[in-house]
Amino acid sequence: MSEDGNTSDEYPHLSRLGLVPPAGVDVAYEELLAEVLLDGAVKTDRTGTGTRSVFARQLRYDLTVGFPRITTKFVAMKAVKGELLWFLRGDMNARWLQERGISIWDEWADAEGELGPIYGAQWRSWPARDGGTIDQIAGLIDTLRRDPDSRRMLVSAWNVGELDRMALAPCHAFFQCYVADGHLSLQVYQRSADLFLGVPFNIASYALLTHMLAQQADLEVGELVWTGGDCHVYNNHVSQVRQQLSRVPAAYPFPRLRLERAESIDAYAMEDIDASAGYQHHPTIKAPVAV
Ligand SMILES: Nc1nc(=O)c2c([nH]1)NC[C@@H]1CN(c3ccc(C(=O)N[C@@H](CCC(=O)O)C(=O)O)cc3)CN21
Ligand SMILES: O=c1ccn([C@H]2C[C@H](O)[C@@H](COP(=O)(O)O)O2)c(=O)[nH]1
Repeated sequence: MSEDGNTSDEYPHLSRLGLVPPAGVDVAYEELLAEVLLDGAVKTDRTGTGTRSVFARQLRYDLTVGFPRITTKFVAMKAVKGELLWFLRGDMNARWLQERGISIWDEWADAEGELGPIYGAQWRSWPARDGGTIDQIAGLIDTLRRDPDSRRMLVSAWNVGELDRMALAPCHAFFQCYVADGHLSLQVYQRSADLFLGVPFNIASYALLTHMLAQQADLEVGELVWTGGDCHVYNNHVSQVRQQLSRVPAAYPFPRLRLERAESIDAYAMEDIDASAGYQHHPTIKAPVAV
């Protein structure tokens, strides 16, 4: 038992590495990194890089405690905010991101910046049979307001008929909302999870989305549940992961989120979002992205 009350059986893989985890924003994520390094199956992958991988794991974050921005490396919140606002715009072109100095989608865009009908397109304008389009986000907010007990509050980016036109098949394929006692929880299913580069982004992004949806529907936030399918560490990220695990997240508390209320889900701007309060973090760790 550590001073913080974590027992070694709660985090068995970190314990095998001789690491006694303090409670906080990083520990569950680090346990998953440790598990993949120690016990992950060796697998080839589409990019030719090679990975170690485990299947079907879950991370849970109580959003009432604070904002889940990983502290054992710097998480670039500007890119997280920009990407989420870009999805919410229904945008399919990387230009809007590039104009804001965000380059995380550049490798997948063509010469004109086009990415095909990825997340934004499916969230805001899923093609309907009658030739029209369906705005899943507007529909979700409407249901959150009118019928929060609904068990049908899902948003899917996994449009099977359009996968071949997307620059990359959706990784966070769909999410579900759940309201109880006035608190909004969200579970996202991520079929493929680049644990070192993608997942800290994805967790922060869906935490932010939960806050926005709650604000728009006059709810409090509840829990973020992240469910991963193929959870992998790329072979060329192993030394970075070892470095990250060697960093003690000390007694870092959860950072906090400031989110200025916007008139609608379409009206949020970069300046309305700030997750820097209480964000004590270790330095950036660079890693190549597998394309
Ligand atoms: N292999 C792979 N992993 C991913 O996480 C990923 C993809 N591909 N393809 C589509 C998007 C793009 N995403 C990315 C791409 C790059 C970074 C990245 O390089 N992050 C750096 C710094 C970024 C910055 O400062 O703007 C990091 O240190 O987190 C993160 C997420 C997430 N997705
Ligand atoms: O938001 C994202 C987007 C992508 N990823 C990762 C997961 C995989 O490493 C690649 C996608 O490759 P596939 O062969 O299509 O699975 O991108 C992520 O972690 N998060």
